Amino acid sequence: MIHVKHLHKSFRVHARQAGWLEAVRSLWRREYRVVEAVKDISFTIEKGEIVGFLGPNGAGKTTTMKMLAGLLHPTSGEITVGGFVPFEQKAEFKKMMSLVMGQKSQLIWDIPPMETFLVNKAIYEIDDRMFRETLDELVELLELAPLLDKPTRSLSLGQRMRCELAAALLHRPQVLFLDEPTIGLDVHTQEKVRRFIVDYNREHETTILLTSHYMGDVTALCDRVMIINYGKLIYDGELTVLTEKLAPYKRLEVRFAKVPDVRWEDYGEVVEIEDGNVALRVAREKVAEVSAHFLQHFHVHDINIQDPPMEEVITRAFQEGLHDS
Ligand SMILES: Nc1ncnc2c1ncn2[C@@H]1O[C@H](COP(=O)(O)OP(=O)(O)OP(=O)(O)O)[C@@H](O)[C@H]1O
Repeated sequence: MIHVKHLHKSFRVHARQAGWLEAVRSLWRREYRVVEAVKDISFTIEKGEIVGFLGPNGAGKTTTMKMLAGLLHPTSGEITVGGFVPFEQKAEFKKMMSLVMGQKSQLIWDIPPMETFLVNKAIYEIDDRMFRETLDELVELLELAPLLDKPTRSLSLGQRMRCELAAALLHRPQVLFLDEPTIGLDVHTQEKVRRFIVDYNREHETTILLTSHYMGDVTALCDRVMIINYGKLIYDGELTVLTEKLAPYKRLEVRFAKVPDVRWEDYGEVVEIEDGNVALRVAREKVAEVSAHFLQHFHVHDINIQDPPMEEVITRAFQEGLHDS
């Protein structure tokens, strides 16, 4: 559905020197420098996939999304989305995709969301029946009924975000670009939006590319992630494989009736020993054996095995790089 080959994007930015003399001089002698926001990125996304697009601030995620959505012209490289070249901005292309940016609103501020929905109906030439059906579905899934006729400016961030999603989906796009769709939302609303995205994807086989700084979004929504750093793609693959690769251990927490007097280092790296609890970092392939040993030889009240937190894994990917992947 989405094909990207050797994509590059550079921005020419005005290089301003410090000091008033330099500021005056720059009025007639401007100097520029080039920022390479995206450097030689290639990937393919199949119909119906939900892919997480991760990277630290300024890595190039939004720039890539904007090129995919046709808002920015690539410096070089090829993009096709559903067979269209995005920056040609064909009407059929606009009808098959949607871009939702958590930081920017497409709802009209002074009127209720319902009015924006009607504007979109006209722009996308949605016929009455499809509009009604889609709206009913979205109102139910996103619990919008009480919000439709309130002025947008009076809505909370979470309420507005749910309406943004509805506005973006009314024309039933096959491809959805979600840039930080849960930014600033409380945990409960984040959960609601995530559930909605999963259900919607399942129901309609929508292809979704999503950026988020919340690992909860990524683990709940994406089997596959692409990681970008300094404009380069450093990982493209399954989230679980990334975890195994960068964190080849699990956290084993055991609550003993009485902490046994043993050399914990023989089992794994000690994270903490407190009261009756022992937390160890144990190599993945040894976790089953170590747990069985504890259960067999000591009086264990409780045992808990966890993957390392996703934040830790992703931070490692940014820091250490993944150049051999
Ligand atoms: N219009 C522009 N003009 C000049 N430089 C730009 C422009 N847009 C982005 N950049 C630069 O390109 C680089 C990538 O920015 P981009 O917004 O794509 O990053 P990002 O990964 O989306 O970051 P964040 O997580 O902070 O949103 C940054 O160095 C940014 O300053």
